[in-house]
Amino acid sequence: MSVIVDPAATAFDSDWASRPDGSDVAVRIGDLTLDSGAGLADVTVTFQKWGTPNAAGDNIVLALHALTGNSHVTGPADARFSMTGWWDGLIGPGCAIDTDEWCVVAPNAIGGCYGSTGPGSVAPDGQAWGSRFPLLTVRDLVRAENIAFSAVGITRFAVVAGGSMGGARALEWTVTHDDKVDAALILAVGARASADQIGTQTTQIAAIKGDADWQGGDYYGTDRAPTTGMGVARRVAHLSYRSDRELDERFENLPQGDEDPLTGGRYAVASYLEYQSEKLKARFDPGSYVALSEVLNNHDVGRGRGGVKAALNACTVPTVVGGIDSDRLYPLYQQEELAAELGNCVGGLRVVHSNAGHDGFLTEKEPIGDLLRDTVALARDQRR
Ligand SMILES: CC(=O)SCCNC(=O)CCNC(=O)[C@H](O)C(C)(C)COP(=O)(O)OP(=O)(O)OC[C@H]1O[C@@H](n2cnc3c(N)ncnc32)[C@H](O)[C@@H]1OP(=O)(O)O
Ligand SMILES: N[C@@H](CCO)C(=O)O
Repeated sequence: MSVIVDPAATAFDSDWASRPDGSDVAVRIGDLTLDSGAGLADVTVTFQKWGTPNAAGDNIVLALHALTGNSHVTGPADARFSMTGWWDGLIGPGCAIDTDEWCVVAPNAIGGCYGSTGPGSVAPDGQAWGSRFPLLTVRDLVRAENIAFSAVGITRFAVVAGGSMGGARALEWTVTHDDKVDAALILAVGARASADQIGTQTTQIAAIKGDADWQGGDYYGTDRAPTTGMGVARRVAHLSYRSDRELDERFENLPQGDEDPLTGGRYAVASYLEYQSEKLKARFDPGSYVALSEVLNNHDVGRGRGGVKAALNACTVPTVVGGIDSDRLYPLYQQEELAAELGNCVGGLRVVHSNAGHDGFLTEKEPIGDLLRDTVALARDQRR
């Protein structure tokens, strides 16, 4: 436990804090006991960091990614991360989270495929976990992150922030570790998975598991992977990430270029979804898509806490709750419930007006920046 290794060099390095911005840190946390009662052996949690922790340790910001995201919160696409940072422009010197003042850490979720232990990782027996990878909950992700950060000396967060699955993680962090979080921004999520969310996520999982290349989840090391199924899953998911109005304004029932849908050509929206699915196939593991979709299905902040209301009411962390008015996956009523029931939602419900739907927590940089700034202000108040 608490061995800090450089993911590239696998060399011991206890001096992670002074590394350059964007550095990767990997923490081997040992065996993890899960909510299901099962265990996950020899777990690694990786994270990136920007800025430097101060002597008091009260300037750490925890940024939590969504389903297919990763630790690359800010900065251009590079060899390791094919995407621009998901909150690029919001984190950095002079940004909403000013890394001249704050130290941002962003962990890769366990279950994913960006460095922390996931279904494609090698288990202690030398084989990929594959079908043996256990069912995870949001709380399991947070448990792993808490152990990893404690191991590197981070025991308090000035701000915890995230949207979608990152919002679910931020909520669990806030409710579970009331004593460790000074302020939180919880975006585009609800207190528990809704029937609609479980419905779409299980449909996406079925698309992947229905792909003949799934091989019961043990496709690692073979020359086949269920990417076709994951492509279908991403198309379904991407529709839920955008709004009906936005899609129709952009694509109407137009054909793609000079293709003719009446003679086998594609509609423009179909081409767009195909493009989004191809992009995901190039960067994401279907096994992780299944594992993290199950995490979203299992999201319930009230589980084992006397229900959602009791769990939220008991939370004392000053919070800001954000929702996007065109989000059809996590509709505003879910953030209204969070804001009404969280014990100390001093920032209240902040509605982001956007046509982009759920993805607004990624695309609407200006209003999301305002929410981050307001959450930072709450953290400053806590210091005094
Ligand atoms: C918090 C997290 O960590 S989550 C991870 C975030 N990142 C991702 O999810 C990556 C996948 N991408 C997305 O989800 C979204 O693109 C976002 C949210 C990142 C950005 O949204 P937007 O800027 O609105 O981009 P949009 O969804 O419109 O996609 C634009 C792309 O579609 C392409 N496109 C547009 N119309 C068409 C069409 N008719 N046919 C084919 N492709 C099309 C564009 O060329 C553009 O390509 P590019 O991405 O290579 O530049
Ligand atoms: N675009 C986001 C949407 C889910 O919140 C993702 O892929 O993770």
